[in-house]
Order: sequence, then structure tokens, then C-alpha cells
Amino acid sequence: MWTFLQNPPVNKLDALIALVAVSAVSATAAYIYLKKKAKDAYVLVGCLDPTTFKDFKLVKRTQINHNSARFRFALPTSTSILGLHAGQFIRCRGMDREGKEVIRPYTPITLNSDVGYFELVVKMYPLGRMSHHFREMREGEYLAVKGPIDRFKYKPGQARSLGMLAGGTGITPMFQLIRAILENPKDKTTIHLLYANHTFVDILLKEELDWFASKFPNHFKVCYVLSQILRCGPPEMNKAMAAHLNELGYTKDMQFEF
Ligand SMILES: Cc1cc2nc3c(=O)[nH]c(=O)nc-3n(C[C@H](O)[C@H](O)[C@H](O)COP(=O)(O)OP(=O)(O)OC[C@H]3O[C@@H](n4cnc5c(N)ncnc54)[C@H](O)[C@@H]3O)c2cc1C
Repeated sequence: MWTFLQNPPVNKLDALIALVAVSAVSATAAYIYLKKKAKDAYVLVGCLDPTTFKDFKLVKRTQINHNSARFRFALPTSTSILGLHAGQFIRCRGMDREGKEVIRPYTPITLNSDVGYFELVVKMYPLGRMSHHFREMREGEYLAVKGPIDRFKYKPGQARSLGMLAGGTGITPMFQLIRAILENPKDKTTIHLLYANHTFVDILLKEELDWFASKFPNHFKVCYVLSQILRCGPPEMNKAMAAHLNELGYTKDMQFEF
């Protein structure tokens, strides 16, 4: 201290600069540490347990088409998040028509930016065991869920471009990822989605996908493919459309004329 005071002003200035530099480094380190802690805490506030099933109340059920519906489940509080990373899914437990327990994986179409709830889009097959459970579920009832489960955990920017091939309900994991990428301004990944279905009405989340395609034309492109086409129009148009579809490889039983 004495030496410091006896030194000429230029040395004092050096010491001051050193002091400021040390403080800046410490402050930066503290900031990084606290930010990481906050990030870890963010992961921890998720509502799921990977080993135990937890019950979530069905608050809204919206029919999408003849065999698919959107299910919204409430989280414990209005500020809770589910806590899934893009690429992760959940396991749901229910009862089949014989009263036997059945467990199946599902991918929520919501992200952690959707607070207080999560949503599933589910296709219910006539003979499906878990399909039976979802078909019978009514608002106010509870669904047992555990997770998160992952085979693939997306890291923003891990690829410059992603190609996606989805069929039917295979759209849900893609949709989760598409949202995570497009809603993150720092993630510049471009996505090309080829989405196949039997008929037009089977296309799930079409409105949302089209909205993303129009809002992010440089980042997201979607192409729908149908395996069955319904035609209806004046005879000349029907004839012309049939010729085009035949050329594209649509056999007679893949086309229906009203
Ligand atoms: C990671 C992952 C995520 C998934 N996410 C979703 C999701 O978000 N939404 C969703 O609806 N499904 C999703 N699935 C599929 C889901 O897990 C079930 O397989 C599906 O709901 C059928 O289960 P089930 O018990 O009703 O049918 P099951 O009892 O297993 O099958 C009975 C019959 O149903 C029919 N069937 C079953 N699955 C299919 C199929 N995929 N294609 C054609 N016919 C079928 C067949 O006729 C079959 O013989 C996901 C699957 C995986 C692996």
C-alpha cells in the first residue's frame, strides 16, 4: 500500500487499469456462472419425472378430422413448463378396451415457450389399444405421463440444413423441431419437409405448417404428398386431371372420381 502511494501517478494509473481489468474479468465470470445456473434451473423447473408417471388434466379436446384430435393438458401452475428439449418425447399410460394397461410414446407439439400447458396431436386407429384410451378421454380427466425420453436431442445450429420425411402422425416430432428452429432467431438452419398422407383431410397441422412456410420462406419449405386423390369437376377437367395423375403414377384405386 505504502509503495503504491509513493509511486508516481503513471504507475497508479497502471494499477487502476489492472484493478478495473480484474474486476471486469470477475464480473464476466460471475455473469457466465449465474447465467449457467439460471439455465440449469430452467431445465429443472420442468414438470416431468423420467421414472414416475404423473397425472395431467385434459383441459381442451379439439377434433381435427375423422380420426385425429388435439389434446391440451394443464401443467401444475400457469407458469409451469413441461421441460422437454427439442427432439425429446414422453410416454403416456392408458387403458385399452379390455381394461389392460398400455404405454405408448407421443411427441408434444408445444415447446417450453408455451407455459402452463402442453399439447398432443393424436391419431386414433380403430383397433389401436392406446387409441381407445384417447378416443374415450373427456375434458376434466387425467393422463399419466412420464419423461423426458430422447433418442435424438437437437442442438441449435448442429446442421446447416435439415431434410425431413414425415408420414401421418410422424409429423409431431418434426413439428416440434420445426418450431424450435424457426422460433429461435439465432438458429439459421434451413428445413425441407416432405409430408406424406393418404388424403388431403389426413394432413395434420397443415395450417400451422403453411403459416411457417409463408413467414420463413428462406428457412422452411414444405411439400405435401398424397397417396389417394379425390377428383370432382366437369368431365373435361376430370379427364385431364386423370391423365396427369396417371402420368405421375397414381393408379386407379388411388384416385376417386365423384
Ligand atoms: C417417438 C414417437 C412419437 C410418437 N408421437 C406420436 C404423436 O405425437 N401422435 C400420435 O398420434 N402418435 C404418435 N406416435 C405413435 C404412437 O406411439 C402409437 O404407436 C399410436 O398412437 C398407435 O398406438 P395404439 O396403441 O393405438 O395402436 P396399437 O395397439 O399399437 O396398434 C393397433 C393397430 O393400430 C394400427 N396402427 C398403429 N400404429 C399405426 C401407425 N403408426 N400407422 C398405421 N397404423 C397404425 C395398426 O392397424 C395396428 O395393427 C409416436 C411414436 C413414436 C415412436
